[in-house]
Amino acid sequence: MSGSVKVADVVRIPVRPQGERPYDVVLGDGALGGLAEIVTGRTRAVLIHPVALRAVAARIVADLRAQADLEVHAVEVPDGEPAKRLAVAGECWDVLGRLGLTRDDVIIGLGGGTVTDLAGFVAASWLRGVDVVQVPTTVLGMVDAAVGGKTGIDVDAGKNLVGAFHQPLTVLCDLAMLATLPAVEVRAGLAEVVKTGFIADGAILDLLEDDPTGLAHLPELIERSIRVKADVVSGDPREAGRREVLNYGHTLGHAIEKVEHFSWRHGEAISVGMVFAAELSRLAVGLDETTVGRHRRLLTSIGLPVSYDADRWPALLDAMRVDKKSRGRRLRFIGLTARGETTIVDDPESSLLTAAYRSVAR
Ligand SMILES: NC(=O)c1ccc[n+]([C@@H]2O[C@H](COP(=O)([O-])OP(=O)(O)OC[C@H]3O[C@@H](n4cnc5c(N)ncnc54)[C@H](O)[C@@H]3O)[C@@H](O)[C@H]2O)c1
Ligand SMILES: O=C(O)C(=O)C[C@@H](O)[C@H](O)[C@H](O)COP(=O)(O)O
Ligand SMILES: [Zn+2]
Repeated sequence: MSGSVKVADVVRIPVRPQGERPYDVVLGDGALGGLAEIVTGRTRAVLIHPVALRAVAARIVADLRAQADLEVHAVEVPDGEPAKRLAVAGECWDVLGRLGLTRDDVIIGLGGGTVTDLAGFVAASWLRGVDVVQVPTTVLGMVDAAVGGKTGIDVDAGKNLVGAFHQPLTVLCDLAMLATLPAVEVRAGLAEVVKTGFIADGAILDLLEDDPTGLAHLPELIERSIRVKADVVSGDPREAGRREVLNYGHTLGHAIEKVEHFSWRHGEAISVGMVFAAELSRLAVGLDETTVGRHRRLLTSIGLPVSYDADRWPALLDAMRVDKKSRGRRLRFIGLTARGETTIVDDPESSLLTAAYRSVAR
């Protein structure tokens, strides 16, 4: 990156979370070129990154040291979901302690959703809150995880059960970062893009049906998805209501991740979860069969899973009880009455849940 920082060709998408500091998502080729200016004036920056991005992280550290005149330290964490463990957060806190990171220093999260969730949580908890700049490097991180301030880690009891709302200072989505992303990770990210299409922006579904690899329309798909997320989060930053729609497909999806000991990709798990949610919506709130079929067809054409083991239902049901949308003994799901029309399916009869699961079971 040294000597080759491009003049950014970017769009800025505003996030205006009610009652919290406003920020932008900067999206485009060269967006990362704005990082030095953002952190200039701080004394220390700590860059948290996964193993896979070691070389990129080293270039960013060198650039920041040269351009922004501050102490920069890198912390390498495991690739994938193992980054979101208490022990890894603890290692990050140890480093921050050794460096003496203060409230006017900054943490940078460079990586996929696992790293932006971890870095956000470390920033939210260190000194009860320091600034974090998110630099997502996966499709999923750009369209969803890095935007909106949901941060957290997994514990044995389940997915994302420990965390905090902590909005970033800014989010830099540099499309050039995606050049090295494996195809299987692009597909996993498209699951959240599909989610956004079903809950809000139908043009997304048309674009993906035109090219299920997502590649032909990737910048537009990413921008549209970010705009939906930015809008939802701006109106309900702490998930008091409407933000729950972003959890479409996640009640079963997170349960699959737990039952699989976090070995499935998040996007793959919520792909199955969305088909389940669509089937439950058909049974509970009258979603039409065509829209349910559209879920299966589109997700399959992208190369995402749409079924899961029949005999795991009791374990999944158990895991779903700790979902954050649950209230007391009531399970709550995000449902659809039509494409783009969301509703809450509150405490559905167990016969409906079983029937919906039967239609995704293999
Ligand atoms: N906070 C939120 O609002 C939110 C939203 C959606 C998902 N999430 C979380 O995001 C996580 C999933 O994120 P993900 O799908 O990005 O997975 P990930 O972070 O595990 O990244 C996928 C893999 O790609 C590697 N990688 C990342 N960028 C790369 C690049 N540019 N080139 C090559 N390899 C690269 C990573 O090291 C990892 O091995 C889950 O933990 C999920 O719960 C959070
Ligand atoms: O931003 C949100 O709100 C979401 O629910 C986005 C989801 O895609 C994401 O996976 C999120 O981490 C799930 O949050 P959780 O509260 O169900 O743990
Ligand atoms: Zn998700």
